Amino acid sequence: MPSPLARAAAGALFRASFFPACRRTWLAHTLVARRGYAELYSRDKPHMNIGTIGHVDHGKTTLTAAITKILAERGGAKFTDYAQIDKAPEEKARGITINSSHVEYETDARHYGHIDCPGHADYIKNMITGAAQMDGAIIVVSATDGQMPQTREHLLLARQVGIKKLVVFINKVDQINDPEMLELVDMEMRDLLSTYNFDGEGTPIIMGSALAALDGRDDAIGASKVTELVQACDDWLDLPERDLERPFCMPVEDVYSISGRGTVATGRVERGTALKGNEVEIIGHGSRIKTTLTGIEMFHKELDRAEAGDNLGVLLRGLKREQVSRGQLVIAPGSMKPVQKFQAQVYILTKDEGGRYTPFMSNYRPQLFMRTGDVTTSLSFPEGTPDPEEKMVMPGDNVELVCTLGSDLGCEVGTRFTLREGGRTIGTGIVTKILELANY
Ligand SMILES: Nc1nc2c(ncn2[C@@H]2O[C@H](COP(=O)(O)OP(=O)(O)OP(=O)(O)O)[C@@H](O)[C@H]2O)c(=O)[nH]1
Ligand SMILES: [Mg+2]
Repeated sequence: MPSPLARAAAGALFRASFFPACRRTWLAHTLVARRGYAELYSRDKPHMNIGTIGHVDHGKTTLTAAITKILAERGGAKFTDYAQIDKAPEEKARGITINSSHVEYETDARHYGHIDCPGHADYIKNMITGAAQMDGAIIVVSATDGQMPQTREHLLLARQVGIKKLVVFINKVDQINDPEMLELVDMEMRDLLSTYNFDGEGTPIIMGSALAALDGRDDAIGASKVTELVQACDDWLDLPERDLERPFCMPVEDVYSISGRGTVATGRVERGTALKGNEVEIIGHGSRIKTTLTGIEMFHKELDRAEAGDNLGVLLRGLKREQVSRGQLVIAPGSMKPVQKFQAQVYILTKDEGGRYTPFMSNYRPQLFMRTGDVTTSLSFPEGTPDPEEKMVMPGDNVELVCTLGSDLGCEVGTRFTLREGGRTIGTGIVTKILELANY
């Protein structure tokens, strides 16, 4: 055992000879540590929004609680118990009150935002309004009931709002003794998935008991199945397309004329990137003009590149101020078309949500707001609707409607909009089918 003095001397020698290297290592460690800390907040893992959908009482909330419990044990979540999820905090989302509960958790690969709603009506509204904006979903089916009407309705809506892939959790298997029964539910679900244009063959179907996982019993159908489910989400559900990679689109908010330079359109880039010198197209409100981005400016500084999320001004070659207006889109040429008429899935707000008190009929004309634009629209029922002249839409309804626009707007399947009348929002929808392009 060396004496303390000898140890101190050795330590001093060590520090003297290695100090620069140690210091470098220390610095490197500190940076790594700092970066690690910062990464925690900047969410270095790819983020994805998912949620539990499915028929009433099939176990969506129990499963949500179970996922946070199992991942909390791995350090990837804060356990959120059933009561906390189901207490349905009222949230103001896009001016519409939505009852929903968001939880978050992490796997090794991803960070998930997860939405669970307290009731069927809230799911419908959430999916249409985009308050949830799910990129993928877990559909929960009770093994005791098999698929039920809301299983089908949620699948259809999931498809319509653009969810491409799902993972199935067949729940409550603790109540089933007959393995053939489970096989049947599995087969039925694969058929149903295919009916709604999901991949019936490839979709992972996990069978377990959310309640067992939550109660910490029967590992074989409990915790281990929830772990399998989360792994299936990581493996099967695709990350949302990065906005930077899609074609450039900037909705015009304002237009200025700058003497000696030309016309500048301002707005927030919704998606994609564009370089100074790129050709762009301006569409909507009766025009479709090709031009060149001769300048890009943000906070009075020149940029070479505009990116999704940027709030900026673009200088447009050879255009007069009158040729550009709010509501038009500056896009990568040909990436979107000006539309005159489309079909949409629309949710009509109830009077408690600030919507109408009374029903409306075909040819009702509210104002339609889409991105920065607003135009009048006439609403009618899709072709094939029986007795369209007699049909009424009630506040609280979820309906397919045809919107004929007073002036064309650039849009595509999946674009969201709201309907307003006399200064209040009366409905919200998502484009499901383009019926007629602008005639120019
Ligand atoms: N036996 C058994 N019961 C379960 C299981 N999972 C959930 N339950 C029970 O089923 C009932 C409904 O569960 P919830 O999680 O509230 O169902 P939900 O789908 O969220 O229901 P809504 O939000 O009303 O549509 C509760 O009584 C749960 O305890 C399970 O794996 N096995
Ligand atoms: Mg629930």
